[in-house]
Amino acid sequence: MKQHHVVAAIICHKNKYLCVQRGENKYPYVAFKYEFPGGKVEPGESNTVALRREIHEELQMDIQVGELFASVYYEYPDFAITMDSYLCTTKSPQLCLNEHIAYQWLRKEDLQTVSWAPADIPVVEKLMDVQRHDIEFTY
Ligand SMILES: Nc1nc2c([nH]c(=O)n2[C@@H]2O[C@H](COP(=O)(O)OP(=O)(O)OP(=O)(O)O)[C@@H](O)[C@H]2O)c(=O)[nH]1
Repeated sequence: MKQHHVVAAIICHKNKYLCVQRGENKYPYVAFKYEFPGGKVEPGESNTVALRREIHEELQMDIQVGELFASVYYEYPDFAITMDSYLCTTKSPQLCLNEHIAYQWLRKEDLQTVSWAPADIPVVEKLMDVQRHDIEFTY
């Protein structure tokens, strides 16, 4: 099975997370699904360089790439991905949708109001879990 190394940016701005929607796709299981922006790492590229490049291409946005948040391996029917997702910030939330059909800035508690690509579900669950721990920690 074809394997892809993918990087994804969990971009947080004012406590909201950028979620982008993929359009029509030859693979129906990812068509119209929400995902974190990003894409395939090219040969010889570091994860950080690939992420900054992809975010520029897809959104015309500059990001600061922080720590690795989650690495997931997921087998779709036609290919498999290893996806490394990073916590990122941006100084300006303005963006231009060059490849996706929609975007939403969602609070953590609202992340499950959209339909995610299957590979992203454990990442979203982990993000929401972190908030629960934050709350427990605060009180
Ligand atoms: N960027 C991104 N891709 C994801 C996520 N979750 C997920 O399953 N993917 C899958 O990982 C692959 C990412 O590669 P890509 O963005 O370069 O995809 P693509 O097929 O549109 O690009 P290509 O035309 O250059 O091959 C896609 O198959 C995509 O469906 C995610 O959160 N972010």
